[in-house]
Amino acid sequence: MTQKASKTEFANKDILAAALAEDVAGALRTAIARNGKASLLVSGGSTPKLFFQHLGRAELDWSKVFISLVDERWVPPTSDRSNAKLVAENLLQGDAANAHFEPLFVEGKSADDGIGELTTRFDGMAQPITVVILGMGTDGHTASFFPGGDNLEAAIDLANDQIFSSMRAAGAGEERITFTLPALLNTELLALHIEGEAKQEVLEAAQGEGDVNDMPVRAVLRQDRTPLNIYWCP
Ligand SMILES: O=C(O)[C@H](O)[C@@H](O)[C@H](O)[C@H](O)COP(=O)(O)O
Repeated sequence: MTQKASKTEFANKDILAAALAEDVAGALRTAIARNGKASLLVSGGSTPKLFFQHLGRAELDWSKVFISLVDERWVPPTSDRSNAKLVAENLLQGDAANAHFEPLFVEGKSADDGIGELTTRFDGMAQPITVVILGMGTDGHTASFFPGGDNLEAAIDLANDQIFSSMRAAGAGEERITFTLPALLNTELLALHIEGEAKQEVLEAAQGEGDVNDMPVRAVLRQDRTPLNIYWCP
């Protein structure tokens, strides 16, 4: 059974970025008012840049915000492929530089060898996560849940009690690290941010029948643990 996700369509990228930033900022403010802190996991890739720039200008107590990534390419933060670099340059600017950013990378180690240290580092992260923002590739991957990924089965297993998985896949480029699906679903606000007609078609295909391994975003669309809010514009 395909889960009903709520999908909001925006006129263009700028209006979407502003609206998503306002929704995320609102959720972070609410969590800070209630718990004194908030947490945010964002995706990398090319889509979120404008959203990051809008969110970074939001008025909130950034010193109380913990930020990390849904997934990361296993490259140093100086690499142009690094999602941490994208976040540093576009989100952690101005007041938002006061947020605590926790990278998903351990220098000098492989992803598999770094997972233990990362798990310890994230041990204190408050649960549930306040906001999780996913992206989607035209191959139907989300986070680093890639078709053909060597650890895909474990990464999307709702019974997995690990929070991280390494991932290698033909479509992934370099080795990856990703939060597992059950860890990502432990959130108060789950969003999928996609843009363009091509991704709309991929989303429609993913919402149809078919093997989750062919389009791993189906694992998010088909779960009924956490409501999914889709943000789309042409
Ligand atoms: O590191 C990454 O690449 C991601 O976090 C990934 O899951 C991304 O969200 C999609 O690949 C969409 O990427 P684009 O926005 O570049 O299409």
